[in-house]
Amino acid sequence: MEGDGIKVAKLGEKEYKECEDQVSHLALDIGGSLIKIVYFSSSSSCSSDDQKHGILKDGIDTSSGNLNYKFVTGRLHFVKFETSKISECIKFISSKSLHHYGDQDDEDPASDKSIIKVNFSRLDKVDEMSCLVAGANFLLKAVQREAFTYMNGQKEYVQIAHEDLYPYLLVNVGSGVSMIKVDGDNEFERVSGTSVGGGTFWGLGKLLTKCKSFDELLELSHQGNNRVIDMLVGDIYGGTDYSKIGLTSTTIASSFGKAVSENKELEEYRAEDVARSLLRMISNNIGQIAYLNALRFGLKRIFFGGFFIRGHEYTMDTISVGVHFWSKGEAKALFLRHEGFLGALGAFRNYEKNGFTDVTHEFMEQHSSKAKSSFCTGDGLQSSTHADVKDNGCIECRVQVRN
Ligand SMILES: Nc1ncnc2c1ncn2[C@@H]1O[C@H](COP(=O)(O)OP(=O)(O)O)[C@@H](O)[C@H]1O
Ligand SMILES: CC(C)(COP(=O)(O)O)[C@@H](O)C(=O)NCCC(=O)O
Repeated sequence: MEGDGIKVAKLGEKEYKECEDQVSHLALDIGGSLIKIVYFSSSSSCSSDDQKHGILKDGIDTSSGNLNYKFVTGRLHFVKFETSKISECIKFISSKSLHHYGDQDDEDPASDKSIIKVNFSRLDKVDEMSCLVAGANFLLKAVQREAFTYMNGQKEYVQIAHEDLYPYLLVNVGSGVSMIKVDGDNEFERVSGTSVGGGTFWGLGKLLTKCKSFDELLELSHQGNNRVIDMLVGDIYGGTDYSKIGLTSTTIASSFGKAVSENKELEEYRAEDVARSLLRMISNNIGQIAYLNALRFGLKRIFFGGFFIRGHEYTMDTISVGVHFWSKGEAKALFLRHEGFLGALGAFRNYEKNGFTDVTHEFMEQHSSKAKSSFCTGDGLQSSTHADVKDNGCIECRVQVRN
């Protein structure tokens, strides 16, 4: 597990142990850059609220009244790995016994290879776009304080009524970018995309700055100044605005444009400034294409997902300002706390279709009406208000499972 992930696993060990003993459902999203895992583990403990109401016995809620189903309390875990480090991911799956869920036969624990092989041959493949949409719809309906706007340093959570959710544009910024018009549950159309996405930022950034990790590149961009390399409107018009066509002097006229005339070598630019210009160029471009597609279909809300966003303030700010500027304030850019896990969550929900379990219904009610969601991170269990689920974490929930 990379970066903070290790911290989460170690610091949260006590929490994890409690709920990891019974992993029952697992979904994997193997992307071009990252592997995302969502899994459910039932816990034998129960929240004080549930104890008060006396409805839980050994983590099983017997109050549903339907003998075919039981409610199981537990946690939905979110974990990610770099795709190039798939062996770490396999080790993690093995170490947590995630691969044993639903097993009928005993497998030889000494042979990781055969376990994984057996497992992968049992994997159900599900369509990526429908998983992205299912994951986004699920989060937007089920999890409180999931969507938020971010502009000029201000983060504001937005709660959207179920009946007011559709239509919207979902922009998933992974290695590449997919733009999907969502009209309802499983009603969607991929309307556009661009190959200039997260992979482009990380790939070009790696070549230009010699950064060794995505986080390092992001951190570097934080300290940079894009005006050193970008050609601004003011650079062209003697420091003044071009107000006749609505351009201020500080608007970027040409990303990386200054490098043309300055005759400097790459080494003469600060890596921080290069990273900043690159992030700005890609975020602006995505924001602009997203807005044009929203305009095409008259959509007012644009949700941005994918791990490129990474909850990074400057990225979100750039996208938001772009959408606001181009739409003259008509359209809104919204971000998701579980941005990178849409596909994996959607795949997880696919269990329903196979008749194994109904994860959604009770989970949704729990989150939306009782507002009992809580997130565990490296710091242990936290209230959902303060938790940041950028990397790995988990949500407490109840699922309805067939007996
Ligand atoms: N630790 C990381 N390693 C690599 N890329 C990362 C990392 N964190 C964020 N990213 C960004 O996220 C992108 C991948 O996003 P993701 O939604 O997982 O897409 P994919 O499904 O294509 O892997 C990368 O191209 C990169 O821009
Ligand atoms: C091919 C993909 C759907 C794969 O998804 P990803 O792993 O990038 O999240 C995506 O990279 C994409 O939509 N690329 C843009 C292709 C295009 O429309 O030009």
